[in-house]
Amino acid sequence: MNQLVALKDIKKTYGKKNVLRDVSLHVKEKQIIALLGGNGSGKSTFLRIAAGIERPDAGQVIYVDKNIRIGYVPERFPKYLRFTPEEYLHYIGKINGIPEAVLKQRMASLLHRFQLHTWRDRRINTLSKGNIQKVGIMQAILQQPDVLILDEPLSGLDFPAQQEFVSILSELKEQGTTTLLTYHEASSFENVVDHTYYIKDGHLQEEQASEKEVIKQIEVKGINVTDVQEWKEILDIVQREDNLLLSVRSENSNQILTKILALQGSVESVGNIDLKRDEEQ
Ligand SMILES: Nc1ncnc2c1ncn2[C@@H]1O[C@H](COP(=O)(O)OP(=O)(O)OP(=O)(O)O)[C@@H](O)[C@H]1O
Repeated sequence: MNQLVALKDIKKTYGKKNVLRDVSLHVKEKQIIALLGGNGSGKSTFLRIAAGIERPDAGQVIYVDKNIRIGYVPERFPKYLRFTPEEYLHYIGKINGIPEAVLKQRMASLLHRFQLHTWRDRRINTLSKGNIQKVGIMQAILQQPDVLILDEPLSGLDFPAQQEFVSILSELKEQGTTTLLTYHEASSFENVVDHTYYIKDGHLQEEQASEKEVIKQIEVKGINVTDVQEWKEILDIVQREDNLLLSVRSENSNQILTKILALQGSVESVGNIDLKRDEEQ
């Protein structure tokens, strides 16, 4: 597998805070890499440096090919754009030199897959947070980048959009894209991530397969305890107001999601039973 980007001995300090002390990462093609860590641990900083938007104080970011295409979705995509999604994507596509026919076809496909086609001619500054986030994701993947860098891309997306996005990431990977992303809530990404790294105290450490989380918590609306209590895959059921929290092993979660949808239940969230550490002091 070819290497795309090498980040070597990266250091970054803001004021007196050593955010990244000595971080190295070799990014190869066709990978989905998760970068996790507590609030303020330096994930966004690392992603901005990897995307070439911010300079490290020391260390090197080496792209093997100068023409490498990088797609970047910031944690907060600008919400005051007066373009419509269609105008904005068209503009981004043109800047990136995508031929008109290909651009039109890709825009139509993305708008449809993200269920944004009905909003395509509304101004972005009038859209909801989740729909603005979708535009942010679409502008980054429109050009089928070699490296896609996503800072908490799921924030604000409803469950179907999250699922669609995970499928799109897997397709992009097949076509050669490497994705570097961060997320907090346990997520739909976990089944497709190839490598997970944690940032802690300014250092990066790879998670070993044996440390991986195995228990998922699915929050469901619209079904009763009696509907699910006989399902042998369910480890625990908790009623939270009108919703049920179902704990299942990760490997059974897709099966359970399918059963819930068959009962016309609505999946509010899927998360790990988790251990979030806070780094901000
Ligand atoms: N431009 C900046 N100027 C000053 N301090 C900054 C700047 N950017 C980040 N920081 C500080 O660096 C630290 C790391 O921030 P960063 O946003 O990279 O963390 P994060 O892991 O992405 O956090 P979160 O999960 O909350 O988004 C924080 O203490 C933050 O306040």
